[in-house]
Amino acid sequence: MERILIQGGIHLFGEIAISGSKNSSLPLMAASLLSNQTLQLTNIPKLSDITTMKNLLVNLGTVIEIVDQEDNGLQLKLSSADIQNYFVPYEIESKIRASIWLLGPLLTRFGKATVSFPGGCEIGARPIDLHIAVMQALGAKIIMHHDCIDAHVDECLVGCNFSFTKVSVGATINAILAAVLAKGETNLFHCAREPEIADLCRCLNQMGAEIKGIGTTELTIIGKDRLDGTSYKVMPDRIEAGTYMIAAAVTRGDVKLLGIECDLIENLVMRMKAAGVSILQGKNFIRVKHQGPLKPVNISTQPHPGFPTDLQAQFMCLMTLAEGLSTISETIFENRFMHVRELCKMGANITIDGHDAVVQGVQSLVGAEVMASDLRASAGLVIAGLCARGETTIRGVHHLDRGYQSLEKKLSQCGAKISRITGD
Ligand SMILES: CC(=O)N[C@H]1[C@@H](OP(=O)(O)OP(=O)(O)OC[C@H]2O[C@@H](n3ccc(=O)[nH]c3=O)[C@H](O)[C@@H]2O)O[C@H](CO)[C@@H](O)[C@@H]1O
Ligand SMILES: C=C(OP(=O)(O)O)C(=O)O
Repeated sequence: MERILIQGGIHLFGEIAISGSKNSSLPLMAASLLSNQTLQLTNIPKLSDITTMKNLLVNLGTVIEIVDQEDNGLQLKLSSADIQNYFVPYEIESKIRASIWLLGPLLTRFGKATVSFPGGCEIGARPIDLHIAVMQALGAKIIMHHDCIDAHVDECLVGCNFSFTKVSVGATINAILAAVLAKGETNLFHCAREPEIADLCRCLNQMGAEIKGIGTTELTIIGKDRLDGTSYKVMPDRIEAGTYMIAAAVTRGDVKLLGIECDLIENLVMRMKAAGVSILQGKNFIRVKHQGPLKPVNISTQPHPGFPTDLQAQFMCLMTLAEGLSTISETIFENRFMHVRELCKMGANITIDGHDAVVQGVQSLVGAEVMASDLRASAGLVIAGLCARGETTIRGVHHLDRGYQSLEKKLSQCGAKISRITGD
């Protein structure tokens, strides 16, 4: 079993180039199913989730040409002119959450889809009722089996008015992917407005879609008969950037993150500044510099533009070393405190009370053997290992490969002593 070994206590100094966004790349890849022309995507991060999505699309009949552009990620040319299959198998689909985004495109372009239940991080029940409800509102007939969903359309999907009962990134994306080729106008209310959704909408509009209200909670989509191909560069990964920003602060370092600006992660920037971290914004970079003791700051995860749940574990690590008491509330996922037990093994003082984790800052963390339970919990443990005294071993590191391109290399370039060990 692979594990990551960190010799902690080293201040990080240097530069880190931010890769393309995982959560933007995945729906953009699914969008290739909407056209019989080629969609060229650049700045795709080299991650296991991307490989899984590639395998899902290839299984459907999408032809994918991949060019490795080294540190600039992957360039993908996806052609879905000749789809022969409308079935998304469980063995592949269960690996990622994003697989559910094949439902909307398959239904709207081909009128049928059989998809298994999606995987992803085990951070809560993660139902798909909203995905199903919006497809039904667009006219899809859906039969739920115990292991998969059968969906078909009599003629074509038809535009509708639909209001989400809960803010969902995934369901908003699926609705958009389906509505762009539906007949007539769709009005979506109470949408999620994460920047990755706006990125998808911009690419779709470049392909000939007509989406209005981008970046807001109300989207109007005028359905088109067909979409064309295009070439699109994926936005930077704000969660990767946020993770390294916190790593720089907690190790009392000075790190310049390249290829990202503060407007993408305003909420984190605000909280880190409140914690006493110096954050400077330049053209296409953010510089994070430790200055003095860390102050406690409360956060509550919320849909964008609130504090992102995908940075909760990492921010909690920062707070373990703050001078005082902070409360971290997780309101999006009911099981996203799995890093707490592991952080406590490293000397953190954290008590869970329902949706809240109460963190009493300590002087320092100490290295330990810990287990990564999901993607961002793993990132939190890496951060903890970097600032802890002594050696930390992290098991379950395959989670990290879902979301962090070249993690060890990027951190080593800033002086971290981090390596991956294979075998027992
Ligand atoms: C691949 C990807 O982009 N994943 C992101 C996406 O996940 P994902 O799209 O799964 O997250 P959602 O925004 O849909 O989930 C938000 C909440 O809504 C609930 N829900 C969702 C759908 C549904 O049909 N019914 C329902 O009740 C979920 O259980 C959760 O409690 O947004 C999350 C919230 O920002 C992020 O943490 C994930 O990194
Ligand atoms: C929860 C995440 O991903 P997924 O939705 O793919 O499980 C994440 O990126 O933190």
